[in-house]
Amino acid sequence: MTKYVELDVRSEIGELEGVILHTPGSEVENMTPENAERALYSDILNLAVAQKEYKQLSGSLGEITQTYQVKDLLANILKDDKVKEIVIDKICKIEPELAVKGNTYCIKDTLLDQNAEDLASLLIEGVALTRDNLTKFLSKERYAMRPLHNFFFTRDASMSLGDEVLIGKMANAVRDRESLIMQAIFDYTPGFKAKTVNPIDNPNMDPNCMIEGGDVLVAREDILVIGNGTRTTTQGIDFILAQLLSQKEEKPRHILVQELPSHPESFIHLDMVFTLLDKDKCMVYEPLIIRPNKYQTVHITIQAGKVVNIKRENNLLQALKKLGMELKPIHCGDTKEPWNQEREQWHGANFFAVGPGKAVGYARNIYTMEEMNKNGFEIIPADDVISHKVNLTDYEKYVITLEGSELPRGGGGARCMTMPIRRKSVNW
Ligand SMILES: NC(=O)NCCC[C@H](N)C(=O)O
Repeated sequence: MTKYVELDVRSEIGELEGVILHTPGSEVENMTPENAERALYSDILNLAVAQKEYKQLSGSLGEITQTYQVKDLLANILKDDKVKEIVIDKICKIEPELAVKGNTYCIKDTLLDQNAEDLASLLIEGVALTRDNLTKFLSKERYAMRPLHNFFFTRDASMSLGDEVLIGKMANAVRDRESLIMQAIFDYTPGFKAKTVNPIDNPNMDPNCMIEGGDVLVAREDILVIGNGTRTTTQGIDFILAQLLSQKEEKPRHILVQELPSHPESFIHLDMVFTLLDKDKCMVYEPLIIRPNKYQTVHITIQAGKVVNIKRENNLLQALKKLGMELKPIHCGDTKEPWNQEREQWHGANFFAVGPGKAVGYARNIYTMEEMNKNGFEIIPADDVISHKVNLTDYEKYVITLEGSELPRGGGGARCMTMPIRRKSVNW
């Protein structure tokens, strides 16, 4: 770690100054059709292809900003034996079978014996079950500690809100260790300055509290837009609300809540249907975000430690407009054909902004890309950025395109795969 980084994210679009990534490793293909669903996958990735595609993301972001890899950050903090013990103890709290002596899955001592690099790999890639007794021999489980199949979606397990990091309270236990690792990274990396807030540290946490980063968008310093669906519950949003209230800010702040369908799985997070692209532009899946439908939009206004207003709004864009954010919607899958809109919605609305009017997304969504282009975004393949065939500073507006054929099978796009830790302030 060469630089001291103060975390600071007050928008979705400010010029990016640091982002945490995780290159997918063996954890993404170590599953079978029988347990893929338990791993939150609808298909099994081909790792070699996924890594090739991922290089387009990490390589192009590397041309733009400082990138950090989860595994390096984790290995770095685990070099301190005290931190190593704390992290392993915490993991054993959420995965108790790892620490119960005599238990089939007890591997705590094995974990403690590892050096920092190996331990970081095991905590992410999992620990295979050693079949040295009958129970283990006959066990249907392959792992004593399961791999973190979804960790390359670094967006979800922690989220930067201003100079704090909110730790995700994951909807599925299979992702809990991700949250724990991200908290440890922010708490113990000497070069990071950030306060972490973790719902599970609050003894009064509602048992139904769930929050995932794919649902939490920092629209402006004073506006959070939060999806309420299968991954982020109303109790989770109330936890965020309580955090904001406790800050007792004199200036009004706003939470706009957008209800999401509970199925199909293409709607798991708000960032699958709505992302911010520029000071005055956003990407929308029109049927949910604009067209009248049964999914409610609620506006909560907070001031001086109190909820001063809570009301329904017609839709998200109207609610944002009332707050002075007038956004032109760019339509995912274009405006004509519902079939194209539905298909491209799955991973096509999930853009990651690296600056105002500068974004990253999947090339495969051709109708969406055409809409981006019509709205002034130059379409630039990631390989051209990495090979320096193009100079990004020549373009005022662009979208860097990734060849996503394997990566989307994990269930997400560019925003899902990135956890920004610092952005320049936006000149609104
Ligand atoms: N922000 C996102 O939409 N993340 C995608 C997460 C996909 C992952 N397979 C999951 O189901 O959690």
